[in-house]
Amino acid sequence: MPLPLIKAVRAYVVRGGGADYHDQGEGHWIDDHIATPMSRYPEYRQSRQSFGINVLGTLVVEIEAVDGTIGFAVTTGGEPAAFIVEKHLARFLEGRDPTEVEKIWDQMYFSTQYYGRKGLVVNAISGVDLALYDLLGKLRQEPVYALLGGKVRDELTFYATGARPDLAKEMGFIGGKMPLHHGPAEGEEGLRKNLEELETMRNRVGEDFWLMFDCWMSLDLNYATKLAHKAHEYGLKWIEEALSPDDYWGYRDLKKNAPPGMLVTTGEHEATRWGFRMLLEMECCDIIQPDVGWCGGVTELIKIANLADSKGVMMIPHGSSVYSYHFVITRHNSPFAEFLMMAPKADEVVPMFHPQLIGEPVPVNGKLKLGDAPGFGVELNRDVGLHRPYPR
Ligand SMILES: C[C@H](O)[C@H](O)[C@@H](O)[C@@H](O)C(=O)O
Ligand SMILES: [Mg+2]
Repeated sequence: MPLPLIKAVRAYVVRGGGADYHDQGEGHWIDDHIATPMSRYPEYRQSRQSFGINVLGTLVVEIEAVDGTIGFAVTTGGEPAAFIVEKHLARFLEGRDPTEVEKIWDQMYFSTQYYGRKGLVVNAISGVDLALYDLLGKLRQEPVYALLGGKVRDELTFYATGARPDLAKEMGFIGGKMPLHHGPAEGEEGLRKNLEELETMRNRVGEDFWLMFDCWMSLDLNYATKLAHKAHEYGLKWIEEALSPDDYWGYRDLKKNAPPGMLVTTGEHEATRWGFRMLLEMECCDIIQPDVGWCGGVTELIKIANLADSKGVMMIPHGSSVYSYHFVITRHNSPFAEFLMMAPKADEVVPMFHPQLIGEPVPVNGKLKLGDAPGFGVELNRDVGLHRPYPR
């Protein structure tokens, strides 16, 4: 029984949290003096919003079939991504069979390769691909994880990212990933403060709870190596995204020089099978962390995850709510998942993409059982102020 054809693709933008989860109000832990590549400029050190981390906003992609069924997804991209969806990508979907996921992806990628390949364009492609999987699930009345081969475990297990790993332990998470607050520009004093924060948290959580640093591309190889070795004394489990995503050579050397037993991780700002092939073949990291809303969507993450699996490397997606949950639960080399603590003080579990997804599930005691609702199992909150900047 053929599925109804795709009738229309629409792209909206939304401000305020949601998929562009850095777009938060004042006083949020996620914008409190976190080290970044811009930290070398003192004026941009206190707040990432000051240099524009939230400039894009959320992209919402809707794909409507001729029978009225609508699939949707949210990711980071805002107006420029909406332009790409409406003016460029929509032509490869409208009037087409929604089961042609591979051909549609191939046409979206190679038609934009001359100006895309990574970043915003692949975010837009990812948003379309995720919406297409949501539509397929709704048309077939199956959850996305069933389209991907089914669950390999009954429930998801999470570590938490946020400023309070001590509270994350109390909430039942298996670990806490802390934002690194001081980069190389703050010298030895900054390094000492980073280690003091780690020591404080280690004393609060005890010996066995995982503690990680998320360095958000802010370090150089020398600083990262020094930090790794000093942090090893406090049992740091992994050092994440220490270097520029383009510095494959630096990651290769960091992994070689890291203390035995410490994991080097990266990938949330990498894209496509080709980018992750580089990370894997150059042996840059122990865990790859693609964001399914930024790396190319489900269609590309299948290829990326299989590459990692073939090399015995874990694929633990960057926190992307239901879009990563439905993937992780189908993969043996994704034994746990990330949950980003979006409460301003990281002191309670709130939906990661709040307020955009109705029915968005959250971990309870650090674990989550996915339901069997069709698609990604969520509905779009249409009260969030959807704006379609490029109507056709
Ligand atoms: C906490 C980090 O600075 C980022 O904000 C976070 O989104 C990302 O790096 C992560 O791994 O969750
Ligand atoms: Mg990260």
